[in-house]
Amino acid sequence: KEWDYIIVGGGISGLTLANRLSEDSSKTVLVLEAGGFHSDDPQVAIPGFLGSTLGNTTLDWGFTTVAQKYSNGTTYAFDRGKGLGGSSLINFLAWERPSMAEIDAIAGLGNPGWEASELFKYMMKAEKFTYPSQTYAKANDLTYIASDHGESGPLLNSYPAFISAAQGPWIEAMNALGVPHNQDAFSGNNLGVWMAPATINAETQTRWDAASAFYTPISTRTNLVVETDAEVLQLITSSAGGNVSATGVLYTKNGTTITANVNSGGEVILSAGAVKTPQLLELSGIGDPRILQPLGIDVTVSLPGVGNGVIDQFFFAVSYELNNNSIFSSLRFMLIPLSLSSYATKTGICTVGVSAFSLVNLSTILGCETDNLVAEQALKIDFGDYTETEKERMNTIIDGIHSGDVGQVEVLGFPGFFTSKSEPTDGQKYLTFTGDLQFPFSFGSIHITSTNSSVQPAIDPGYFKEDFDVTVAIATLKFIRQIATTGGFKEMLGAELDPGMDTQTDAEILEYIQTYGGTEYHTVGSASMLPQDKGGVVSPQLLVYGTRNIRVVDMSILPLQISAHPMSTLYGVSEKAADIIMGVVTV
Ligand SMILES: Cc1cc2nc3c(=O)[nH]c(=O)nc-3n(C[C@H](O)[C@H](O)[C@H](O)COP(=O)(O)OP(=O)(O)OC[C@H]3O[C@@H](n4cnc5c(N)ncnc54)[C@H](O)[C@@H]3O)c2cc1C
Repeated sequence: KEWDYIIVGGGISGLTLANRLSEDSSKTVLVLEAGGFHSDDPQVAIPGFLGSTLGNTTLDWGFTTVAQKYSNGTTYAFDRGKGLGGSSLINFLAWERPSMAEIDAIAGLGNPGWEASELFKYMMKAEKFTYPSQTYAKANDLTYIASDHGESGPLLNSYPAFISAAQGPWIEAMNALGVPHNQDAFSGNNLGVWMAPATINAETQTRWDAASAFYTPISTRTNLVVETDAEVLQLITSSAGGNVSATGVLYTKNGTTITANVNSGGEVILSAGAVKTPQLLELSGIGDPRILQPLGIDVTVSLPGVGNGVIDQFFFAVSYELNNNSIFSSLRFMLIPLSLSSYATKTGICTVGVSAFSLVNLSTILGCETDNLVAEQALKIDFGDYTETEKERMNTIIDGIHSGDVGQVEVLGFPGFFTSKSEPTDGQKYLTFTGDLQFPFSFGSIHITSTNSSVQPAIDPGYFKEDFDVTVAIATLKFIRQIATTGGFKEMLGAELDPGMDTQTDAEILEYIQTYGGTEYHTVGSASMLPQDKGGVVSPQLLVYGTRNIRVVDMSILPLQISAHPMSTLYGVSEKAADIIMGVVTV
């Protein structure tokens, strides 16, 4: 059998595409997903279990970074979801949107047609927001502007049914520190503080991942076949007239190697995520000859951008004891003994989500005038080391910082114990704040080191390569300490457990951040949508340069970070990609 579309990877992008492309019953769609189908797994479905599946190898690829040269030589865990639903099976359910200016900046790098005004429509197409009752909204500071939320898409989101009293002082405390309340961070500018929804089905109080939203409801379509436990090894290509075409892919299932072919007008779409997509391109001979040739791989398309320009947001956490142990809070991920009974009634901490959000601009974090300090910091970057394209990307970030409108750092409040330097004490309740660098200047690469597809590529995000990121990270931890002593938190919080108040100097703070922090799981840029002469891998049509019918649709294509947990952006990108592929829109 030959297919119209073969989609590699059944995660957020792969399943969104599979759903939309198979709406046309004359087109045949095959999805190949390396992991299994986990529709009945309570550890996935119950929101309060968030985080508990990290490192569980049936759901998590369990990647690690290479030792990070500029971060104390630390090797970091680099969890990524495996299974139908991809990383939406193991993620933290946070539902957010970036500011429009950030999407426009991506369009401005040479990607016409990708402006925010269009992409926001696609984000809304993907989602259906469940409005809270007025009483619940009032009690928990939930504000929203209805017209900025989707009302009929497959991806359900709602405010968690359980919002801990530990998050109560959030908005007031952040206001006191100069972070304004954002009425609705989905409206095009996400700067400020607000209570956020999560990808939870309000009726069933279950995680609404990409499989529940985009696959289960249409799984009986006869023109759509989804193979699980089917790992793609490489693309099969042929060359004619200077252009390379994919004729199909090679995959393994149950120990057998199988070929799946596309028909003459068909396409192969890579949606394997920011780590595995560049790996598959390189294993198929598409990439930088300096990476491929030493491994004995014939170069099918010379494309030096593959695997380069990787940007990863870095996150760390600071935990506090709660003075009042009757406040609901989780002990790291041990929610089950605490509250499984509450799940039956769809109440209590099993239905928790991360709600207390804020995006803070650089001047607030640094506590000084933006322009002077940014200029000073930016000048410290030795641009001599960078290519023109890299400089352009960095200058785009600097422009955003100067505008004062960009959330350089995200700070979250999590009702539980979420640090790893110390062990939590039984019976003691905690509140954790996280600091997340949204626009790091450091970037790196993801490249294969072996022709064996089961050997993970070398993941090198280049954490803290630029001193600017060091400055911002240290300032963020100090800012978090201010939150903990502001407004209602002053009474509510007791001792700082991690890192603890004996961590005081900048060097000690940095040591803590680098030892116990890590990926925020939002890696971009490993197959960037950029002009080819700027290191791009895909065109605005998401076609891999030099090929006729190979596209990439996943997190790899974003050439810049966004100040948001990326799910909603990625659902929107995938919705738009489907329309581009079907010829409904042209870019
Ligand atoms: C722990 C964690 C927490 C996160 N928290 C949040 C959050 O709260 N909010 C938010 O918005 N975002 C969050 N994210 C990020 C978000 O989930 C991801 O950015 C998003 O899922 C990426 O989508 P994708 O389609 O690029 O890849 P994925 O959704 O990861 O899908 C890729 C799929 O491809 C499959 N695959 C890979 N290689 C092959 C192969 N060779 N053959 C066949 N299949 C293959 C994988 O198994 C996987 O299913 C989090 C991510 C993680 C890992």
